[in-house]
Amino acid sequence: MADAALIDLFDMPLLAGFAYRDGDVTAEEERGLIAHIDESALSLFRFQQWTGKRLTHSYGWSYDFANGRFAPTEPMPGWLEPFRSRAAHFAGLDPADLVQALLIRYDPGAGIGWHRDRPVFEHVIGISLGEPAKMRFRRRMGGKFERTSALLAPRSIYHLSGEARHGWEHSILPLTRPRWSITFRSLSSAMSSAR
Ligand SMILES: O=C(O)CCC(=O)C(=O)O
Ligand SMILES: [Fe+2]
Repeated sequence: MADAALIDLFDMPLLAGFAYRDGDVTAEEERGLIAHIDESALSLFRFQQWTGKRLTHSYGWSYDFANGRFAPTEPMPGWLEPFRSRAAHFAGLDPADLVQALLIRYDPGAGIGWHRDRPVFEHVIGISLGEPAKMRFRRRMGGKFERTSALLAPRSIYHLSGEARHGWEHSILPLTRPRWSITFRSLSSAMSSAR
């Protein structure tokens, strides 16, 4: 079932804009993708003053430290193309709209703190590899946080759009075994029309 991870007792999806599907990538494809990610020029994620423990590499668009802006960068390699198409198909988008791919390796002890993805991007479609992870979501409701979460099984795919993308923050706690992810993003309409 599409939103299995987020179905409550009444079979209602708990988070609008979160779509999930298990088993989209085979075990053999997973091994290949992990090998490709490990061979990529991964570097410690850095944004302004902040350094995370996860290792990342961007294709298509990336943050330029020289001018503090997002700008086109190295094109996506061929090995990513079939997965970009699959991600686009899952989200009902055109593969060409997914202009950015972010590779991440989370070694044991690395996670990702509470955030919303940068507003230059719109759709976010992720492929989860390696250790299963819980993606946590929260949004401020009055004085406290409303929370929910989704289990990301290895070889699954998820799509954040609408409320899940814009109204909620998400995070992933550090794990004890490695996890890899590939996230594809489209540009926001403001960014696309400014080009
Ligand atoms: O590893 C993931 O699946 C999520 C990564 C994430 O939230 C991000 O790069 O903005
Ligand atoms: Fe994110």
